[in-house]
Amino acid sequence: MTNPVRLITPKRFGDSRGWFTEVHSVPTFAALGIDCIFVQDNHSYSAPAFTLRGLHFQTPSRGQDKLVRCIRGRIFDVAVDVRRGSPTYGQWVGAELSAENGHQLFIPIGFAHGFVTLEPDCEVTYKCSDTYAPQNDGGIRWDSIGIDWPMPVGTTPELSEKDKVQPTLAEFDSPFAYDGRPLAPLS
Ligand SMILES: Cc1cn([C@H]2C[C@H](O)[C@@H](COP(=O)(O)OP(=O)(O)O[C@H]3O[C@@H](C)C(=O)[C@@H](O)[C@H]3O)O2)c(=O)[nH]c1=O
Repeated sequence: MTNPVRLITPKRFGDSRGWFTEVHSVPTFAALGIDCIFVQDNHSYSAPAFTLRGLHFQTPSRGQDKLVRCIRGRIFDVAVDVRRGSPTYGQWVGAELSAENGHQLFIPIGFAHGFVTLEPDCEVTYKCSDTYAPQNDGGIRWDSIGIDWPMPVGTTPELSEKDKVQPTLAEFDSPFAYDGRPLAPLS
């Protein structure tokens, strides 16, 4: 099955200078079952710790596969299954991505994406399989899914004005259809 949610850790080749890594290559990712062409690269900087961006997606026919990594600091990155009729609808998986661990999360079309920064001054880059289409912008409220965001009890995350008023999962009418891809725990 192509394009499952997947945690990927590309090999780092270390030497006396530091290390080298391929963060994306079409044949390597194809061997992992990821088959998409990326056409846009994004880069965001979040100043305060516990900045939360999400949960976001672009609606059909402008859905985006995303390959996310953190190049400064640490984030907790999440994918939520929002495919109508999916046996795992509304379920989520998440992983810590950091500049140090080099993990990347692949998030396919049909999943909402969000992250919270775990320290100040985090930078996140991600590749997308379609370009930005503001008319297809969609979102779900970060606290309506039951995601176990790793924040100290009582923390109110830093949110955009848009993300403060996203619909809850219960209010959400998903435009995505279930496509048979299972959502498995990350390994
Ligand atoms: C996403 C995006 C935003 N923008 C602009 C619109 C706006 O003025 C400004 C900030 O946009 P946002 O508030 O939507 O940025 P942000 O909240 O960081 O949105 C991102 O969140 C993560 C979780 C994702 O998965 C992304 O796909 C994207 O939705 O940047 C672009 O020009 N191109 C883009 O591709």
